[in-house]
Amino acid sequence: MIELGVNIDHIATVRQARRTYEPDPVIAAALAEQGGADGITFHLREDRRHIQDRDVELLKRTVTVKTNMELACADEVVDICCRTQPDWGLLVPESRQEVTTEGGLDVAGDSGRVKSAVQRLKDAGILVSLFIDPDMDQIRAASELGVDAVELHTGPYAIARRDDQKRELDRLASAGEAVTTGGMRLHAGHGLNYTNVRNVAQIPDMIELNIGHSIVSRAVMVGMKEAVAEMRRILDLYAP
Ligand SMILES: CC(=O)[C@@H](O)[C@H](O)COP(=O)(O)O
Ligand SMILES: NCC(=O)COP(=O)(O)O
Repeated sequence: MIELGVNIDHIATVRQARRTYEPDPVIAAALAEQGGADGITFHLREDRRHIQDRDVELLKRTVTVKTNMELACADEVVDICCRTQPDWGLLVPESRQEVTTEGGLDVAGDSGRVKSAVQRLKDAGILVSLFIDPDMDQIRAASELGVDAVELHTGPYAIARRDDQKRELDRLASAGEAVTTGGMRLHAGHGLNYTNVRNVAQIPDMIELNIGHSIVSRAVMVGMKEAVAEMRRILDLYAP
C-alpha cells in the first residue's frame, strides 16, 4: 500500500495572506491524520512565505505519523531541521522568484553543497530524501551520496498535454526503476491531483507520494479530513 504524505504548506499560504492565526496548519495536520495521512510534509522556505518556524516546532510535537520537513541546502534551515529532528528531511531547490518549486535539485552539478547538507542531516539521525528530476545522472549522484530516498519530481508529468503525458510517465517509470535498483526508497510528488495520481500510483515499487496543493484545494470545499480520505481511497484502489 502506497504511503500518502500530505503537504500542508498551502493551509499556511491562506493564513499568511492576512498575516493572522487561521487557518492553522497544525490543526490541518491533525485532520489530515484522521483522514488517513501516513505522513505530514511541510516546507520551511527561506523566505517563510507560508510555513513558519512556529509551525515546525508545533508539528514536531503534535504529529503522530511521519514528519517530513522540506528545506533548501542552506545552513539556517539545515540548523533548524537538525534541532527539530523530523523523521525525514527532503532537500529541495529554492529561489525567491519562484511561484512553487520548479526543477529538481541539481545533485550531479552541485554535489558539494548538497553533500554537506545531506551529511549534516544524516549525522543528526534524520532520514534524507532528495527531490530530483527523473534523470539518470541525478539518480546516480543521489545514490553516491547514500541518501535513504529519492522523491521524483512529477511536475512535468502533471502539466504535460495528453499526448506528452505518456512520455513523461515512461520517464518516471524508468527513473523509478533506477532509484530502486540504487537501493533507495522511491517517492514522488509535485502537482499530483485526484486524477493524474492514478498512473503514478501504479509505477512499480512506488513507496510514497507527497501531495499538497490539490488536497488543500479540495479541503477548501469538503474539509481536510474528507479531502485526505478521498485521496486515500484513490490510492487504495489503484495501488492496493
Ligand atoms: C518540492 C515540492 O514540490 C513541494 O513539496 C514544495 O513544497 C513546493 O513548494 P510550495 O509548497 O512553496 O509550492
Ligand atoms: N514534495 C511534493 C509535495 O510535498 C507536494 O507538492 P504539491 O502537491 O503541493 O505540488
